[in-house]
Amino acid sequence: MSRIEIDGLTKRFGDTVALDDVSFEVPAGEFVIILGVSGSGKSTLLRCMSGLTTPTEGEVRIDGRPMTAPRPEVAMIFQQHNIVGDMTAYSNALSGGINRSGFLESVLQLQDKSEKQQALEALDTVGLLEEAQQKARRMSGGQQQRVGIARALVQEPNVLLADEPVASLDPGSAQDVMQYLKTASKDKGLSTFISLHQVNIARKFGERFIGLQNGKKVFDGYLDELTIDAIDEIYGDIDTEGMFITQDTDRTVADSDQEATP
Ligand SMILES: Nc1ncnc2c1ncn2[C@@H]1O[C@H](COP(=O)(O)OP(=O)(O)OP(=O)(O)O)[C@@H](O)[C@H]1O
Repeated sequence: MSRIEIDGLTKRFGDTVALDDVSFEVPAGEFVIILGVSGSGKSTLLRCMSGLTTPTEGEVRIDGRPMTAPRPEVAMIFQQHNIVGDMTAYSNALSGGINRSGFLESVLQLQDKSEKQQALEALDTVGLLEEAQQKARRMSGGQQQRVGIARALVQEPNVLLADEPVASLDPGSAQDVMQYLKTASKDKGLSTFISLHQVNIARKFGERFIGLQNGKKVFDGYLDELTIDAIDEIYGDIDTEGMFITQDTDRTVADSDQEATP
């Protein structure tokens, strides 16, 4: 588990201010959803947290250490899941340990038995043990994303970052992937940050929420504080009323003050 401090984070791309003086702190083990319209700065925030993007001002500290470059204890999952289609689910998962075992060992699968066991356990965590020998490209989008989660778990992170991991999935697969992410996160005590477009899914699975608008933090609170007004604040002019009740969630505005029950 890791404590995360975001301190005065600003990122400019030329004239574009992608993040504007964003600060917040997250104690170890929280499951945090980052909300905001397209272009509000969600990916940039996650990329700064992963060490992939250098902030213009401010810093990200994980367990007190500034993130100046990617570190093995911080794993990132992307929307396009970045797994290798010609490799099996097992080989993809095993490659998550490349930081420990080295590139050549990883390519030749010379990792020791415990690493191989870990890859199988990670596939089990995401419900894909029986598909371990299946080529990734033959799997559905949701299954491929779960392979991506397994690979991230094999990295043995303390912090898990996921940039719109369910954006390209149908609602059922999206909920499956979110459930596996939450279970893995809780089982392993990970501090987890997930950017999402779908407010309903966010409310169903999230504990804490950070809302961004034009690069500024406009919301920081827990589920009971994420009211329609708060959603309106984050999403501005977009009609957000329907985001609270749909077929794929049993939550409504009325139960927004209860604990998440994924
Ligand atoms: N590498 C880059 N070069 C130039 N501008 C960028 C770059 N990355 C992001 N931006 C700009 O920064 C702003 C924030 O982008 P970002 O991708 O962080 O938003 P987002 O909320 O993740 O959007 P989406 O939901 O569409 O992925 C946007 O105006 C975007 O065009």
